[in-house]
Amino acid sequence: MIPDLRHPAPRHPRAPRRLAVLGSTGSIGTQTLEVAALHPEAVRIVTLTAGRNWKLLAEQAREVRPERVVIADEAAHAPLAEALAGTGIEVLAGEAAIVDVAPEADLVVAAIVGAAGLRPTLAALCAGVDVALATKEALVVAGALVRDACEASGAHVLPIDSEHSALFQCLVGEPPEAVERVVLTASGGPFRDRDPKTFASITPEEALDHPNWSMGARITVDSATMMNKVLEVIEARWLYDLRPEQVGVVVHPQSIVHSVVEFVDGSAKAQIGVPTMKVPIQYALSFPDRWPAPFPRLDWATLGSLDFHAPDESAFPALPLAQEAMRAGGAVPAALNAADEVAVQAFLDGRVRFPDIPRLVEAAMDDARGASGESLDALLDADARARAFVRQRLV
Ligand SMILES: NC(=O)C1=CN([C@@H]2O[C@H](COP(=O)(O)OP(=O)(O)OC[C@H]3O[C@@H](n4cnc5c(N)ncnc54)[C@H](OP(=O)(O)O)[C@@H]3O)[C@@H](O)[C@H]2O)C=CC1
Ligand SMILES: CC(=O)[C@@H](O)[C@H](O)COP(=O)(O)O
Ligand SMILES: [Mn+2]
Repeated sequence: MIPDLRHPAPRHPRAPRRLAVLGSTGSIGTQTLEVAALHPEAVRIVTLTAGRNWKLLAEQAREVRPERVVIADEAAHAPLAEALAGTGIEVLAGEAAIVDVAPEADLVVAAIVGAAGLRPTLAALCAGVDVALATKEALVVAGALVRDACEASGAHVLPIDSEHSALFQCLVGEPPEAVERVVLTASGGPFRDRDPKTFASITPEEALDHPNWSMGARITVDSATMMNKVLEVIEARWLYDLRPEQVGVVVHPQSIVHSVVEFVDGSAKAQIGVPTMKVPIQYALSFPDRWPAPFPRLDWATLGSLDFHAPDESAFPALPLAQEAMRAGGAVPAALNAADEVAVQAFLDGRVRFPDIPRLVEAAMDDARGASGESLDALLDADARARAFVRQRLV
């Protein structure tokens, strides 16, 4: 799935790589455009896509001048086309159009939030196009299909998620059999030190206030429940072909150590840096090279101490769901993700309380046990069933 890290093939770009940015209006998407703007000799953006935010998409297109833009919301086609009239930029609409255009690039940055990002990611990989992957849900929902697509076409996945980029950077030059286990760091989110007895009164505003990262709403709430780490454990399992028990989690409140690889000889490597997604985004674009960039540096003299401690599964009952989902397999991880997407939105809409999120997800996982995860259709059925399951339980 990932490129050969023992002997990475050097890149000899004769022309800028043609980049498609799926989810360009989001947190990762906008930062990708900023990174790409630093390296016009290496990267040329040919496609931008968004969900509904046609105004920002139009603004980005006027700046970047891609060949095409696609908006998932078909009702937004007319105003987007009007905003870009006379530019020569092709304007398309609909989720199917995003899937169609995804492979029209040398490298796809997959930054659509949620299971909606799965089909375009698979389309690119099936066509042999490498994917720089922020959309962790693609691996959670359909890790085996993503792996099979890579094996069949020769395409690779380059991780953008900060923890997985950290592992990737630690693994360069290492033989796969030298890896004993990996440890994902977790900030612990905004409620790391809050009394769990008060979790039922947590407001959306509190949950959206992440201590270290500025991100989209879904992943920010997932960080607060620590469901983000559940998704990331499953993501790591697929990316690095690990057994469930080889993926651990440690709470590290400062988010400076982005993750750790432990080797069979007792040595360990960590990747360290200021918490900014621009570094992992750029590394996914530059691999196996590193490009100079003005991103913030650590000041070692004033850094102070870095803390680590075991996660508290009684306060954050989502955490054990990672091992449960991986061991259950089939459609259970797809149900986990879908149920969480609906439960997080319901929490943001004031329809369920914060502790209900992991409860609803666990119940939807139980409901999905035994369902097939063999095909994309089976997984999308499980996704739809889990969404309906949670919606039926909303007040
Ligand atoms: N933000 C971060 O720092 C990190 C994010 N990630 C992962 O990256 C992915 C993106 O996260 P983030 O950027 O925070 O999310 P955002 O919510 O900020 O952005 C999501 C993007 O997806 C688009 N989108 C939403 N729904 C659809 C749809 N149905 N069809 C097509 N496009 C859609 C949005 O368009 P619109 O603006 O129009 O709604 C937007 O461009 C997630 O999988 C997340 O887990 C991983 C690590 C860090
Ligand atoms: C930046 C990034 O990769 C996020 O996934 C981040 O890790 C979320 O923080 P938590 O560690 O709180 O989940
Ligand atoms: Mn992460």
